Amino acid sequence: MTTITKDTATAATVLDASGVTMRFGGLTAVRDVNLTVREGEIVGLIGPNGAGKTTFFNCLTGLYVPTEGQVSYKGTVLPPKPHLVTQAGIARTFQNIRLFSNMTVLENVLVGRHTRTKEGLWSALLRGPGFKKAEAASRERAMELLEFVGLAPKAEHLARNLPYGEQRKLEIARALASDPGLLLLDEPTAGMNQSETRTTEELVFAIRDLGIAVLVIEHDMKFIFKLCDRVAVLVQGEKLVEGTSEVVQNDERVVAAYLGTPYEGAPGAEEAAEVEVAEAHAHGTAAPAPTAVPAQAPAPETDADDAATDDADPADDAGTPAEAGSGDANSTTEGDSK
Ligand SMILES: Nc1ncnc2c1ncn2[C@@H]1O[C@H](COP(=O)(O)OP(=O)(O)OP(=O)(O)O)[C@@H](O)[C@H]1O
Repeated sequence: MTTITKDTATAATVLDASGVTMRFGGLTAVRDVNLTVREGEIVGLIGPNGAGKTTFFNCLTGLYVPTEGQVSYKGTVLPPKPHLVTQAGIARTFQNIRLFSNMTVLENVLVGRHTRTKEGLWSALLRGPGFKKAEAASRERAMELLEFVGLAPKAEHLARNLPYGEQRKLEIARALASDPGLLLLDEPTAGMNQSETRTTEELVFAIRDLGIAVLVIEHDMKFIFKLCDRVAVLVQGEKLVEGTSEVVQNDERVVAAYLGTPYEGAPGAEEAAEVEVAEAHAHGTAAPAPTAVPAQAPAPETDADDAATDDADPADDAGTPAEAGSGDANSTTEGDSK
């Protein structure tokens, strides 16, 4: 798979989020955030736990109605309804995997396809020639996507029997089934081992090479800095810095607010570790181990109980199953908006 970085500076804007603010009662989870994603770009969104990254994603995909600001896709303001956002061309995956666990791998992808099929209820019930043709085309496309993510041999397996890393791939295949122009990935490598993370990296580059722009939230800095053309940093709901991987990882404010110690393999990380060890020896103390885990942001001191979650029913999100906890025995996942 290719890993070329294209010149995207002059490419057309796919996503334009402007002045997005999201308040939950007294808590401002996202404050006046502007972000664009251009054609052919992979953009990263990073920040400490609770910085507002997922809330921002939820505003982009219509799961939340932003308190202020607006989101446009290819020049058109998006209605704050998940299924309309999917129809417009934005697909997403969730931090907590959401699959229909008792359906097959293929069926899960077919579910993601429904926004692109025109056949209605009567057609489905009567199973006429139009329906059969559309069904065959959908299956063909779903198999292509399974081939693309490497899951074709497991098309008839139940989703719940897939190993964790493959469930994440299946989520991506299902998102791609809606033929998006922009894919939002919320922590795609969470819980993955190194080899699964590398495979996901390759997959994201391949998705970009198909002409699909990608916006990705991730805590794995090595993954983000290798993958992204541009990275935006959220801290306590506000965008602190935005720039290339190099600019962001060298920005003092980002290092102070988020990165803490350099991540493993970062430029200068080895030298920094040596300095730390030397200093520790000089002071007669043991050096703390460098960490790839970002520092925790201080929790905002506000009451989120009366959160404004109008229109925030995740089950309303097109192509995503109802959630565990709401009585759906089919779902593998937890019941939140992550
Ligand atoms: N539905 C909600 N109601 C009330 N508060 C919420 C809601 N969703 C998120 N929050 C709060 O908004 C803030 C931002 O949370 P969010 O989940 O967006 O952060 P995050 O950057 O995605 O964190 P993480 O990296 O841990 O996933 C947190 O303080 C969180 O508790």
